[in-house]
Amino acid sequence: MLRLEKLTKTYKTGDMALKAIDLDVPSGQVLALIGPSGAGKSTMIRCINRLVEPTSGAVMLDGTDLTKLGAGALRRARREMGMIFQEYALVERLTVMENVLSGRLGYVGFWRSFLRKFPQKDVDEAFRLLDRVGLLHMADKRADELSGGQRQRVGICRALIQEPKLLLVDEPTASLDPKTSRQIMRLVCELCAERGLAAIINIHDVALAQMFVPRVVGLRFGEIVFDGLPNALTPDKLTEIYGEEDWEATIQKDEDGEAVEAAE
Ligand SMILES: Nc1ncnc2c1ncn2[C@@H]1O[C@H](COP(=O)(O)OP(=O)(O)OP(=O)(O)O)[C@@H](O)[C@H]1O
Repeated sequence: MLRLEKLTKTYKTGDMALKAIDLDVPSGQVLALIGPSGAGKSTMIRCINRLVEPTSGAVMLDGTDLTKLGAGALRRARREMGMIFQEYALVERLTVMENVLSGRLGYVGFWRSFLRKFPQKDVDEAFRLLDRVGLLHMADKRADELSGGQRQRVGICRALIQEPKLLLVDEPTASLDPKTSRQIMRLVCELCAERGLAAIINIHDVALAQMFVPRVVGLRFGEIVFDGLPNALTPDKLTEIYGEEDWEATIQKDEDGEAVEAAE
């Protein structure tokens, strides 16, 4: 469904953030993108929907090369890709419902969106999504009244109401406590499974990635140095990705502290 072909990004500063990345993501597959700070994870996610312009290579989404699209076609293609951000990117003074509905802005005409008059079916779907993530009772609250975990749930609803095929998720748990992080990762993965959505989740927490996803891709210096099952992430592989460190405390443990064999 998504194929990156020799995707390269060199910033104006000369930083080669991505070096000819090749990656295939089948329809409905959720994968975690891990790697040290500066490895190119955010750049890769943002090159896919062209929030960052790739320098060369192709981003094939269902056979269309997104790097070749003009503004109008890109706007339409972006509907297929929902994005979830670390800092939630909500409009603080708007309500939860309005924030969720803003995910439909790519579909409704200018005046409708200016007047925030959304079709009833969009409003119904927003209610359904809020119910699914446990926030129905918060629909009329302002975004700035919510906790971090609640904000991220709103961010998830806003991405899903777009009806995307692919979720691009950039450090969804980096601002959350460990328990909320786990709940959010579980929710994202469950929703992807329910809706047959593919996702690329940029995540710093290796144990959390191992707990929930069936495939992990490790980036280092803009190159893929690992692509495999979560339980294949041995200390040696982690050293290859991150450099020298004691990995025993990082590899996924279950509730009793036992190393876990495979992702759920
Ligand atoms: N706007 C920019 N201008 C110049 N260089 C940049 C820019 N954004 C990122 N870089 C550089 O590109 C490389 C990859 O950065 P990127 O943010 O993609 O890494 P990352 O793996 O997401 O890191 P982190 O985990 O810290 O967010 C780094 O060397 C970084 O300094």
